[in-house]
Amino acid sequence: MSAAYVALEGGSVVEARCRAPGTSHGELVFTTAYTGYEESLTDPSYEEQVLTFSYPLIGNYGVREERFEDERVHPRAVVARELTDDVAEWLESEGVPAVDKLDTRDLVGQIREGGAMKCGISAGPDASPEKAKDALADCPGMSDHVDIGAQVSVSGKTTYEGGDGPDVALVDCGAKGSIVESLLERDATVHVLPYDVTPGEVADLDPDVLFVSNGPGDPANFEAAESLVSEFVGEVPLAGICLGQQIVARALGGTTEKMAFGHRGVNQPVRDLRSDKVVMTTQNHGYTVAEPGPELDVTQVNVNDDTAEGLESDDLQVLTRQYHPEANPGPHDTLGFFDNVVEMATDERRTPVAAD
Ligand SMILES: NC(=O)CC[C@H](N)C(=O)O
Repeated sequence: MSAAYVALEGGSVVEARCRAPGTSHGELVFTTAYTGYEESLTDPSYEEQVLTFSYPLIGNYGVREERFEDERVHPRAVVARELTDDVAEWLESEGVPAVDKLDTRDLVGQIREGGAMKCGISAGPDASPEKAKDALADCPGMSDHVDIGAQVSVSGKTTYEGGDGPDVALVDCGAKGSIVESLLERDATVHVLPYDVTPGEVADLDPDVLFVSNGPGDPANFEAAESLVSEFVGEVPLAGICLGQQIVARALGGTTEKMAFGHRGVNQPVRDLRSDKVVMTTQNHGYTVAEPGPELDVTQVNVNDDTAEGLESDDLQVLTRQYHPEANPGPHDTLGFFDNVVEMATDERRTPVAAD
């Protein structure tokens, strides 16, 4: 098998083994998840990132399409201690470079010390350290991807008919399939809408809840979704997951900031401040809500670093989570979030948009 090189910001080049050839670059991040690689690799939130698995063996239970969160692989490249042939072949067929047989423990240590960093990758028969360095030199910063929503969103409305549950307007900023499924399982009708959908198009649907999805990149680059939320706050209940929480907070006068290396894994502990219970959650984010703004309460926090994990307003009917209640294969401690969203959407207090 041929060689591969990973060039890191700071000048070092790490030698590896090529498992899927190609040249690539992106923001180098790591996940501590030991299961769920099919879901992570198809999660649109990893767009423009190079995903390193800290767990050493990736691919042990094969590759099954029914586990995918989206139609394609989203990270620009994949790094692991050891990838199975199944995963390597899948990534090669998707044109996504993959490398293994390098010291991922050391790499993760460097990301923890230096923060998420740019990297360049060169893998295959023609790979060289110079090509990896050239790819690194061409790598934009995450915030430079100003229209990243266009890379991951639907281009037009798609409606999934449900039962007698609420009508959800889901703003697709890179939505995972599991979010749509979790809503359909609760009899909701889900209108999946482009990331830059206009207020008029949303008003025409007269939804029971406006739900902003997860997605890649810097939340500051989702201006259309932010102003959409400011338009409807107080008129339609609002829900959000991950990027969705960040966009809702910004729209309500809050701020977001980049974290050093973020939270990515399946065992992030979250404390609910009202019940004082701790739940295990799946996470994948590099930004966080720094200030929630004057109208939202922080109702849940991360046990490790106190960052905001849940924002709520009873008066305005807002309910958001920074983690992923829908995440497969789990943990499923927080699936009740979707029941709460459905309850909020069917709350009698709401005035229908069309009546305003
Ligand atoms: N999973 C997500 O929605 C990620 C949100 C945002 N892109 C972040 O990295 O913080």
